[in-house]
Amino acid sequence: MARPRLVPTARSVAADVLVRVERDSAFAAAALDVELDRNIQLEPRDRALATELVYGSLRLRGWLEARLSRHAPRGLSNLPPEVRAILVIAAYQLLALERVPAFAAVSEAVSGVRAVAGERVSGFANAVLRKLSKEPKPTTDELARAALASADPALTKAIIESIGEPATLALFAATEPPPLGIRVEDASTRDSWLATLREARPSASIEPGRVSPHSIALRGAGRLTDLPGFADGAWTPQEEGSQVVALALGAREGDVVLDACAGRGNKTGLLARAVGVSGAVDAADLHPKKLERLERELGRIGQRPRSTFAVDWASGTGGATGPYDRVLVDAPCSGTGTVRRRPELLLRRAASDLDDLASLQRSILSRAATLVRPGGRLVYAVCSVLRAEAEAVVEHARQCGLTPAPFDAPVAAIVAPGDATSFRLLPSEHGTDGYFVASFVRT
Ligand SMILES: C[S@@+](CC[C@H](N)C(=O)[O-])C[C@H]1O[C@@H](n2cnc3c(N)ncnc32)[C@H](O)[C@@H]1O
Repeated sequence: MARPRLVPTARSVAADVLVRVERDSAFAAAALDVELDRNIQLEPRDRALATELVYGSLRLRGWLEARLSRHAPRGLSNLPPEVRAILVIAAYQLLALERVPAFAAVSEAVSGVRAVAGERVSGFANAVLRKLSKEPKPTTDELARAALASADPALTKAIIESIGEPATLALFAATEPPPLGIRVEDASTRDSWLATLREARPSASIEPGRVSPHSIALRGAGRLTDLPGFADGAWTPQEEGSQVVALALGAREGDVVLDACAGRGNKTGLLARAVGVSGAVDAADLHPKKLERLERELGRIGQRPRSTFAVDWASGTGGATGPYDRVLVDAPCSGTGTVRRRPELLLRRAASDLDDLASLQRSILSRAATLVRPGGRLVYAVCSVLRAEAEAVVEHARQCGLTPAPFDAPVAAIVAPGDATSFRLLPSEHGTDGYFVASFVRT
């Protein structure tokens, strides 16, 4: 007999995203966008629930599976990914959400399992979830520790050693998905964009960022690219911490600047604006396709790079010759500072990745340093909170003719006051993703 097809709901959308994250190694945020776009009939309330279920259950996935396994004598690993995803989503509702009645979570999960795996497996799901629903809910503190317990223990230990336990708990245990960020191209127009966006989405939370003068943080505003101003190039989606990194380079009118790991140009746009028509920005990256995207993206906001270079910094400097007044090295890293936005990282990253990353970061830094003019500035940044990718790389910089130097950018007054030559951004302190940023001059 054909199995019944169920009408998509917040829970089924969330389960589909978890399957794509596990089976296709998809990024959760991108997979969620695709699923929400495919299911435009979902009400805003259901879209918000789907988002919460995806972020929350990925953050706690290892722990949720361990709790489910206590009632599944043969474990969960033999079950199809679709069934495991449905069980994890249901377990998250039972253990971590107050407002969802247990019977609703269990009965929808059981119907979902029946539709994908048949009557026998749905009976098993029913038995497991009913037992789980009788267990006491963990406290907020226990839930925060459950997020830590879901990641590779060696990685968790390294993060705690880097930023301390309270900041680690705050990083892992964000109870709601972070806001979406936009960068208003002309910071002097931010107030008027705040008013325009609030008028367009009266029920959303739309607030100025805390550190970057370009930043606006939005919650519940729907898809950013549908909002007024995007199509005209008045603003660009960009998380606030990422803006701060670009601002920390201190690029000014007339400077010749290299964005050494420019990717799709998130930071290049800010740099191009800062140097103006009398300066120039070059952009380099390993992937030519990203550089093509960068050119299109900068075109949308009325900017363009002087040159782009496809460079593998691990083996040379490619076509980039310099000298540059300022170089931004926004290095590839573990991404541990972004777990609140990319909770799937906790399932994928292991402490064993760190040695390879640290060695890549050192080679990128030493090659990029050769392109800075004497007396010029290099800013090194990672969206990581780990010392191995931060302070340890700074030590190496001294061997590359780079001397730590206080930032000369206005934003430093907020994030690196006094003579600080490096700073960390943390969700708990700045409301941004986690970053490490260090400033040097070429000696
Ligand atoms: C942290 S991302 C920075 C992206 C960009 N700056 C942004 O703000 O979105 C690091 C970038 O380094 C690039 N990359 C990785 N390995 C590289 C290598 N060996 N040489 C050059 N670029 C590399 C990646 O393609 C990626 O775009």
